[in-house]
Amino acid sequence: MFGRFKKSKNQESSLSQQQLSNALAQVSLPHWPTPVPPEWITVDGQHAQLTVPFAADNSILEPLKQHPELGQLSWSLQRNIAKLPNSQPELPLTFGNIIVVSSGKGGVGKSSVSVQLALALHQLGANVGILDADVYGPSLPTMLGGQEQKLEINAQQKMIPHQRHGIWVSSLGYLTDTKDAAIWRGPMASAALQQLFRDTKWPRLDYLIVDMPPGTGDIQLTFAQKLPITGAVIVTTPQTVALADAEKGITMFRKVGVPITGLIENMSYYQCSQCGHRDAIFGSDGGASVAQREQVPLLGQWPLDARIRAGLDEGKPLVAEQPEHELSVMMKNSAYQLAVELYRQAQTRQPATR
Ligand SMILES: Nc1ncnc2c1ncn2[C@@H]1O[C@H](COP(=O)(O)OP(=O)(O)OP(=O)(O)O)[C@@H](O)[C@H]1O
Repeated sequence: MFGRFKKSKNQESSLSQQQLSNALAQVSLPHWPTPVPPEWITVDGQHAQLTVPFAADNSILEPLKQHPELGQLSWSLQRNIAKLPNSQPELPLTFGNIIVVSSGKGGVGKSSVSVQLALALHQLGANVGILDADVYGPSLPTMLGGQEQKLEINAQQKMIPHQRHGIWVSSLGYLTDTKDAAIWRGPMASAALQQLFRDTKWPRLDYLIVDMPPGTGDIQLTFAQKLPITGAVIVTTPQTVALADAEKGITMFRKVGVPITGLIENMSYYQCSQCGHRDAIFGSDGGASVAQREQVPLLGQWPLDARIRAGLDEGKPLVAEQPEHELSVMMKNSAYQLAVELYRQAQTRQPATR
């Protein structure tokens, strides 16, 4: 049965409910493992609507439009992004689904991936915030721009996040000089992080991306234990030295009951922006093999590409400036897979609420 099947007064649907039902059973959406759940479909005369509980763009409608019978209907997309259970059942998900982005090793591109995933989720129709928890070197103000603008504090002593390229951003880098933040250690850094998390006045969000400090030490552990986290994304390069640390990160999150939503292999290969030639300078498929060994979904293999770096250095990330660029489309595909996996994994744990 469909969620809603209405015969509009003026327009008869060309398909019967049975025909629609049979046709839907033959179609699968990208990265969604089973046929389209009927409750996601509403049919009104010749118009059909797909409502998904995760971030997605219109490209998700293609399999429905390509189907010989379903393609006779005119399709539109609606998102009703689900608020999913988290690692701390006693703490409410006040700020939306929280996705921590972590790397066992520094310099593998964790902040770059966090920024581009956040922007890509926004382009997939979600309301997104990003928290720079990298107290050792907050880089979000550089990557998203607006360093010169300090965060405002309201009468309730809450920080008002900046809005950059359509997403909400809070970072210590907007409060202090980056060099001051770098001397914070241990409990002081942990406390500062938790305060930044709690005392930012986030608007209603679908996803809050948290760019974690690199490593798997006490600060990361405390943070992972204290936050209501929906899922973790592990970032690694294919290099052997990074892989061992990526596995340590997976183990740390599993120990504290945080589900691993997926892994992104960054700097998978060098891609020349002039001739397109590819070179696997850090080795091939190391991240992919960790993902397979640990049974974690591989959400993408992103190239080392000067166009990615240049945009981040100027505070104008490629995915925001050129959303149709092939690299941006690749990053949006990873963000879509992330949103789907987050929802799918939560369904297998306990039912979602909206
Ligand atoms: N895929 C990529 N292509 C080109 N440059 C990249 C890519 N990923 C990251 N970089 C660049 O590499 C540098 C380090 O990236 P980033 O700051 O994201 O790493 P990090 O893992 O967050 O580092 P840290 O451990 O210091 O927090 C940045 O200058 C960034 O622009």
